[in-house]
This record gives sequence, structure tokens and C-alpha cells, in this order.
Amino acid sequence: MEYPKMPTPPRDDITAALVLADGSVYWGAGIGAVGNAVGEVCFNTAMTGYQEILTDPSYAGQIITFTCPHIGNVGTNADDMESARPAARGFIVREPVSAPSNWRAEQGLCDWAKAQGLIGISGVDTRRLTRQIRREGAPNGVIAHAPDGRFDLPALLAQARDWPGLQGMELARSVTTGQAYEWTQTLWRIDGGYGDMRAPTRHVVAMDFGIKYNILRNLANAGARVTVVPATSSFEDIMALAPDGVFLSNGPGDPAATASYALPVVRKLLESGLPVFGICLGHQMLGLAMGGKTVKMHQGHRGANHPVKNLDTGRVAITSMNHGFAVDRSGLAEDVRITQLSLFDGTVCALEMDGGRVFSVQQHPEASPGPQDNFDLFETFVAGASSGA
Ligand SMILES: NC(=O)CC[C@H](N)C(=O)O
Repeated sequence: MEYPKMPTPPRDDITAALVLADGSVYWGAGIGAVGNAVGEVCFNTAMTGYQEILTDPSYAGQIITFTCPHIGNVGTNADDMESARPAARGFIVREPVSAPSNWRAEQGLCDWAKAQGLIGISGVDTRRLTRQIRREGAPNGVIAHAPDGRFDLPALLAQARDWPGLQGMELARSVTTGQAYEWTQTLWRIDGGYGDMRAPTRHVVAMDFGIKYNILRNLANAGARVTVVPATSSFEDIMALAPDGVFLSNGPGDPAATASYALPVVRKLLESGLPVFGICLGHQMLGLAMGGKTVKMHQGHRGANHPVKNLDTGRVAITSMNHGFAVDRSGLAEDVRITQLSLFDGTVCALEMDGGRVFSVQQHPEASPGPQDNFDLFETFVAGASSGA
């Protein structure tokens, strides 16, 4: 693809460009930080919860297209952070971000994005872009935000093409905690905000591959004292904390790449006799430890209304999802049960071993955003985690 080096954008108000590795260019208006951001361009279909999505560390290395056309209406606040800072590279929206209108708003999305160093673009035909991603798979791309309206398209195209892509990319180490810490907060309530820890009855050690705060709040709500430990913790580090159960978190990047250092630990956990629960990246790593493989999906699942069928009960749950890899069942050990399937494409959505001592889900039961109907999975895990088991 040949571009003029400094083309004239089609309108005067253009301050941002999205350039995909296939050469497509989408023009728009810049949001937040100025500069360039490169990553995999994916889409999320949730109608609410953009701040939680932008601060989900699983989006490291990705640029998020919001298919909901109105993003920014409810502003941002300190309560709706799902991690200390956004790990997503950037975001793409349809309509210009308007002034926030919500009693919980503390800052508008544009100012917040700027303060967080996050680059966005509005005015993009997100329906067309989403259809392109569905047709051709999630592409690599660059958002450039330049208030002077000057874009070096050949350089941006080269940046998009040179980015190696998420397959094989290890990102959990870039978002995990540096040191172990104790979690102290329970779920948010409209009449009092986040709650304080009650008298916990169990001790859960959570391996942080990029954990969302609402997972920790759910574990605490279910009665667990939670110690969060770095992704690179050894089996001995974890056992020294005397856990009643171990949680394996969600996280960014290719699970097979993170498995290069975490898999020996996960395998030992399987043999330890301890209750183990995994979500998303944690589920994928359990799948690898159980002999399965993980594969990159064509476009992934990202949204808040993904139907999943429970094969034991026949019940369908509507779930929150965010993943671009999936567990491939071939190779899974014989004693592993696949307990849930996606009703969108039949992909493996849950695994179980040893009568439920070890279980994992591809969905995000903690919601934030999404349906809260699956919070009971945290109760099940914490109730099953018992001292001296
Ligand atoms: N939310 C997650 O944990 C995502 C897991 C993995 N990075 C994927 O994209 O499939």
C-alpha cells in the first residue's frame, strides 16, 4: 500500500487516525493522551461498563473498539477501576464523547483518559470496523492522536505491521503485582459503597496474572481472606502462606507464553490436593496443565451477554467474556470434564477435575461489567476451600 507521507486528512477536524496492518485507515478525533498506540484491535459489545473494561488488565496489548455507540456518558470515577491503571493500549468509539451525566461521575472520560495516558479515537464507523474484524480476524493496528492533524501514514502502517501480535506474547509479568499483598474490600453496594472485610473463614492465595479487583471483592465477599501474589511466585512461595485454596486469575496475552514459567506451579497445585479455581487466563493455564492446548481464536469473545450452556444441568447462563484464546480439548487428560460450552461457537467454557476440587471457567463471573448471575461460583470455591483438607 502506497500512501503520501503527509496526506491531507479528509476533514479539518481530524486529530486522530486508526491505521490497520492491512492498510485500512479510519479518520477521527483524538481523545485523551497525544501520541501513538499500537496493539491488536478487538471489539467489545457490552452496553455498559467502559471504565471497567478499559481498566481490565487482560486488555494489555489491545486496542478496544466499543460497539456501543455512546461511550463516556456516565463519566469515570475512582470506584470503577478494575486495576490501578489501564493496561489497554487505546480505544475506539463511534460518537464524540459528551459531557458526563451521572451522580457517580467524578471526571469526564476524555480528561480521565488523558490523566491515565490512554489514547482514544472517536468518530470511527465502529460498525464497519467490527464487521471487518469479524470477517478478517482481529488485526494489529495503530491509533495516532495528533492535535495538529499531521499523520505520517507510511510510518504508522509500518508500526502496525512490525508489531509482532499477541500470539506468543507474554504480558502477565507486565501487569502482575510486584509484591504480595492482602486484599481488604468486599462488593460495592448502592447504600454504602465498597464493604470492609468480614471475619474471613478461609485463606485464599490468588495468583495475579492481571487480576480484576472485582474478583478479589467477590472472594472476600464469599468469606475468604485473600493474599494476592505475583505471577512468578513458586509453588513453595504459595504453600508457605498455608492456603486453603488457590485462585488463578485472568490476564493478558498468550496463555501458552505465560505457561512457560507458570505451568510447573499450576501442575504442582493440581497434585497438591488443594482446591483450585481459575478464571479466563487461569482457566486456560489449567487446561494446559491438564494436557490440553490453547488456540488463538479468529476474533475472540468480548461482551456482556455471551450464552454458555452447563452440560450437567442443561441450564444456560448469560456471561461476561473477554478472551482471544480458547482451550482446545484435544489432549485433555481422561479424568478432566468439560462442563460448559459456548452457545456462540461451541468452544470449551469450563473444566472440572477431581469431583470439582479443581474447576475453571472461561467467562468472567465477577462481571464488572456484565451479569452478576454467576457470583455463586466464588461461594462454591470458598466454601470448598477448607483448612486441613
Ligand atoms: N480475560 C482473560 O484472562 C484473557 C485471557 C487471554 N489473554 C485471552 O485473551 O484469551
